[in-house]
Amino acid sequence: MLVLKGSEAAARIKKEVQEMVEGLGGHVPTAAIVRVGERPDDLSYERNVMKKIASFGMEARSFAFPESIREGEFQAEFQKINDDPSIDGILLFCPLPRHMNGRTFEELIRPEKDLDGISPVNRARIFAGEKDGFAPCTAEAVIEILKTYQIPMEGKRAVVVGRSMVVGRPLSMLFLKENATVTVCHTKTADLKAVCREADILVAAAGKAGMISGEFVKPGAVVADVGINVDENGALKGDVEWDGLEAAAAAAATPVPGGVGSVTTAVLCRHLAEAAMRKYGAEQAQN
Ligand SMILES: NC(=O)C1=CN([C@@H]2O[C@H](COP(=O)(O)OP(=O)(O)OC[C@H]3O[C@@H](n4cnc5c(N)ncnc54)[C@H](OP(=O)(O)O)[C@@H]3O)[C@@H](O)[C@H]2O)C=CC1
Ligand SMILES: Nc1nc(=O)c2c([nH]1)NC[C@@H]1CN(c3ccc(C(=O)N[C@@H](CCC(=O)O)C(=O)O)cc3)C=[N+]21
Repeated sequence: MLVLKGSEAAARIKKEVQEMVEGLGGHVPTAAIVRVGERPDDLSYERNVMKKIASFGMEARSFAFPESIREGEFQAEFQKINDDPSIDGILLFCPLPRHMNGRTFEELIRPEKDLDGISPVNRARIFAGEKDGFAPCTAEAVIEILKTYQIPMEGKRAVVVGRSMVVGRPLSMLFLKENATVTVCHTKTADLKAVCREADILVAAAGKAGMISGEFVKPGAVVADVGINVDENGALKGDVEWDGLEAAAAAAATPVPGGVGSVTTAVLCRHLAEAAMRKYGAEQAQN
């Protein structure tokens, strides 16, 4: 079984990003990483993001706010970042604390700075299959890994387990854009195993460790594991039961860690470079 390593896709994206940055006439793309509270998940994701942006030769500025901050005060601070011309892109950690209305900030963030595709404008562009919208990085990372290994998607059955706004829904639209035939599963799907076994490409994005065992996989299928679960010993586990894949004669699969996650942060970097290019690249072209 072929292991679809995130590092290959990330390396290809890194080259693309460096070429884009070279065309910016010396401007260093700068991202604002905005976090409210100290959720451990967010802290580890933030570390991965900051490291990756720096390794791609760009700049990341962390804006951390206490969980207790009033919504109005945070909104004023967020607007400053949103309007700051030195900030090319923003990653806002969602969901925000319960006392805040997430939709307010989805509608506030400038679409051209919205690196993780949370704004309704970007969601509409992804829904319409337009290329200038920013999709949530994880959804795009799945497609990038499949493209890196030339996994055919056109005319293939893609089954996505999960329908969240961060992964399942946008990913279904991205598969559609690749002319795959898409099925989206969730907790109300009848006979989930049978539906998953129809997949040529099976994506696990349910957030349930080891939920997708070998019986969910048709021989020759390709499996992309988006899940990030921490087991009792603190080790990272995907949604896929890795050991069962060989017996199921899966053709290829992405590991956790070292698969989708490592490409998610690379895609975020590409969005940052694209945002900067749209702003400065255009100016460069005019000069
Ligand atoms: N690698 C990366 O970059 C990222 C990884 N992740 C990981 O991906 C996973 C999914 O994240 P996210 O989309 O935010 O999760 P959510 O919890 O928001 O969504 C989970 C989805 O899976 C569905 N689901 C859950 N259990 C089952 C089940 N037993 N059978 C069928 N469907 C099920 C839910 O269905 P329903 O809608 O009916 O409730 C829901 O649509 C998590 O492990 C998360 O850590 C997330 C973001 C980025
Ligand atoms: N709107 C939104 N967008 C997200 O993209 C999002 C989110 N919410 N909520 C939290 C999850 C988590 N997430 C990760 C991304 C990359 C790694 C990552 O780099 N993982 C590497 C390294 C793992 C390690 O060893 O630390 C790997 O899997 O190989 C981890 C976690 C994005 N998330």
